Amino acid sequence: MLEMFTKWRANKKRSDIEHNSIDATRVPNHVAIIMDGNGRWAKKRNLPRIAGHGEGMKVVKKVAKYSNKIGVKVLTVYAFSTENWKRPKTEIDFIMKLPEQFLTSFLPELMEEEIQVRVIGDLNHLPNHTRQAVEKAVEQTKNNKRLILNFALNYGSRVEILNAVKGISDDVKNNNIALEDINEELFSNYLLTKDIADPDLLIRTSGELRISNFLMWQIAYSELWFTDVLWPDFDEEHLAKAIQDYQQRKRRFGGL
Ligand SMILES: CC(C)Oc1ccc(CN(CCC(N)=O)C(=O)c2cnn(Cc3ccccc3)c2-c2ccc3sccc3c2)cc1
Repeated sequence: MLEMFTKWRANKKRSDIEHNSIDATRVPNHVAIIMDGNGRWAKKRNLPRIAGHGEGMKVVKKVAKYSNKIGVKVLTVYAFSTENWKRPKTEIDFIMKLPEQFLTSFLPELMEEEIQVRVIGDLNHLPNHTRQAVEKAVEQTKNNKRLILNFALNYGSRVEILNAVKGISDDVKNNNIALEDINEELFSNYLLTKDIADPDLLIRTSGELRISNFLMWQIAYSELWFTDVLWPDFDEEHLAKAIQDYQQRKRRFGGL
């Protein structure tokens, strides 16, 4: 019992220390995370892959609440998995049930924490029951003014950029805009992230050092932070460390 308490205390202290060494006045406005490693986490423990996804979902809640606590304005999360297309049907079915469980269980806290849920990407690929649960949560939280918890669903940057090109071409063809109007600001208004500022910090877990077609236009000037930690093991301390590193880098940015 005493040993457990000592461990709890050390953990609590560590996360406070980590938290305290974040400069509250220079917290990144928008943090984007490529959540990777659920499968490996489960495999390492001889658990079924869906156990990794279940754990991963709990980490989304933890990281969202901590981001809200320290004053991050937007947290965009992207579930990346190379097996996206190779997943067995049982896993796909499990994954598609996660959002409803997540939203039903998390909605009271989302309201209490004044967190707004948004999605970028195509909801139509989701089963009806999943899409309805998402639309309900987006509707119910739309007036919440603190953290925007933004889910990238079925998202791909190149498709997003191509759709922006098509939208702009259409508007030029229909004389809604002139060629000389096309600049970076106008272009970004045709992206799914149109009313969201670019990520200041992009985090990717599980040791992969790739962008994987995620927010490629938006991360042009973002700080990139990679960790070997598998998503289900990621916690507030890892996020605090990423933000401390971000703040160190920005300090140099201030100088020449
Ligand atoms: C508003 C929000 C709750 O609505 C959503 C509607 C549909 C999805 C499912 N989804 C999109 C479909 C696709 N495959 O693109 C994924 O991104 C996907 C693919 N694997 N995992 C497991 C995983 C879980 C946790 C971390 C990484 C991967 C997820 C995933 C991602 C985050 C969260 S949080 C609650 C459930 C869940 C599931 C997601 C959100």
